[in-house]
Amino acid sequence: MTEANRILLGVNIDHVATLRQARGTRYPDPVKAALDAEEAGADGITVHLREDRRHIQDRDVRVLADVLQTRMNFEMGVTDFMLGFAEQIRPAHVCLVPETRQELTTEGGLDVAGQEARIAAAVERLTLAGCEVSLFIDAEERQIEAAMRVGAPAIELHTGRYADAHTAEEAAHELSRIRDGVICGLNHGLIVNAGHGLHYHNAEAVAAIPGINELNIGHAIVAHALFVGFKQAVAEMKALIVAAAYRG
Ligand SMILES: CC(=O)[C@@H](O)[C@H](O)COP(=O)(O)O
Ligand SMILES: NCC(=O)COP(=O)(O)O
Repeated sequence: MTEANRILLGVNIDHVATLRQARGTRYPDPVKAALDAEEAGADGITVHLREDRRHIQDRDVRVLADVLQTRMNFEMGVTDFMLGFAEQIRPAHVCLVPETRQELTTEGGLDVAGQEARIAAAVERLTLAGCEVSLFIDAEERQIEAAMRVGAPAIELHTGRYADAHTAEEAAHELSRIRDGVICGLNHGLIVNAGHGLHYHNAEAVAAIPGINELNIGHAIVAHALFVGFKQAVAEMKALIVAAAYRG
């Protein structure tokens, strides 16, 4: 396999923690899920420490920082608290995401173009802490250009609209927006990742887009793991996206 068709899988373990928080128990443990995911071929582990702490907790992040063999992709809103927390933990990757308490899930990308100075300051702080920063944005040229201007080396294109498409035409349209976004990001020298709402039936088309570095996938893997176990769920997703990237 050449560099050109290589693709990485970041496994998001948030919803292992969702199940634990539903009952306030000690199980299931997202840390165990992370270690199993790594054994099954995950290239990295993604966690989103939400302001409302609905799933991942501060302690999970601290323990993961000590035990991960791969690398952590720490998703966070752009707040002073989170910036300070990331500076303590120093994850390999930090992905800045938009966040509201009321949302069911992350609804759309970060408006980098609308708040360049604020995002640039956050990118600078995190870069000084040794983190590689990515920005979770919609596949829009003006957001991609703004991401480059604020000094982020990477972007993650929000695939939620593609995942939520109601018709094949809509899905094809959203996929072509993502494809254009990848080209635009690469032309601006950015590392381009993608994720949100990807599952075992829609991830291949995204993985097949040339130049995508990594897909971050969580909810579908956690759901499938209920029936086949966490390691198998991760291994199946990894095999699926690697084969799709190879076929191109
Ligand atoms: C930013 C992103 O896409 C994921 O981290 C996602 O937000 C995690 O799941 P929830 O949105 O359900 O918390
Ligand atoms: N950034 C996207 C992510 O980490 C996983 O999102 P999902 O697969 O849980 O929708």
